[in-house]
Amino acid sequence: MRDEGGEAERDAAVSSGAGEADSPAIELVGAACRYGPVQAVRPLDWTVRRGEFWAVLGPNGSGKSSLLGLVSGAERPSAGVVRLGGRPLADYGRRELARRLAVLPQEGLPPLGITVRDALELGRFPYRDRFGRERDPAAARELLARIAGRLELTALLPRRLDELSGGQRQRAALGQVMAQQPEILLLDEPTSYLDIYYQLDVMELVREWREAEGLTVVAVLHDLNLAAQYAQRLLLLREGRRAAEGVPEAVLTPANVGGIYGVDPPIVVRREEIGAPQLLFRADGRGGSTKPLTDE
Ligand SMILES: Nc1ncnc2c1ncn2[C@@H]1O[C@H](COP(=O)(O)OP(=O)(O)OP(=O)(O)O)[C@@H](O)[C@H]1O
Repeated sequence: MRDEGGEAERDAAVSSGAGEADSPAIELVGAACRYGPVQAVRPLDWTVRRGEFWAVLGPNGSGKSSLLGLVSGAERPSAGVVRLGGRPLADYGRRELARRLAVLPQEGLPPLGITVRDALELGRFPYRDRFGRERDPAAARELLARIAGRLELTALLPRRLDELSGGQRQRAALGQVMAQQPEILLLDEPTSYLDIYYQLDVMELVREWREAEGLTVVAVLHDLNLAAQYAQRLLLLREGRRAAEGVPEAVLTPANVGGIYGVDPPIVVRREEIGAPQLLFRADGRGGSTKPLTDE
């Protein structure tokens, strides 16, 4: 993997940076995302502290993926600034950014003709030198074996990705991002192609990983009940703006959900064994054509 000019020096400058440990994992200050005339994310202030698990919610087209793109660096802010660990995202080199942040895509890994073992090893690229060598090869081998064991991928290591099911490829994708050892994990609708078993599986594995290693997680989710179950804090978007933010109980109210999604206000139930509010929607509860909430 090609080393980027000057990156080692920039890395050294970062690791000696004062106050980094106190700064939020992610910070948006007036950050916006525009595609030509389309204002996908309007200037937004948003702070994610280290170790938090956030879900980003909102109707189709409300700006969730664009917001994730701002945080991952895939989209350059059209206004404002995005900081990771107190430093502007724009200052990060590619490999340095990959050590800080990883993205688990919606569809998992593409069905390529490489093995699961190769896919996990690709996750190590930010730690390899320009000749593809690890600083501590034995430790890296041990890490990959541990990840494969934890994700029940050991038997699949010699199998090619194009021979796996969608759920298995999503697991391999999770293995690859774990091999990357990021501090921040971004998930873009990670469960949308998965049956309920694998949906819970992916969310549980991410939760365990967060609890074990203090990972910061931001997940774009369509499933409001899954979000309430797994995320500590929710950001609800509407037309590129924050409509609500806070703990699930405060955000997923019948009025918020009914108004923002244009459905009849759902029934909110709370069962002790779930430990989070869950929403029940009425059949044909589309609530007419009006969306009663105003933007501000
Ligand atoms: N590459 C692009 N070029 C132009 N417009 C875009 C682009 N990507 C997104 N948009 C527009 O920006 C707005 C926000 O899109 P975005 O994909 O961020 O929303 P979303 O909430 O993730 O939607 P969904 O739930 O449907 O995935 C939409 O109006 C969309 O059409």
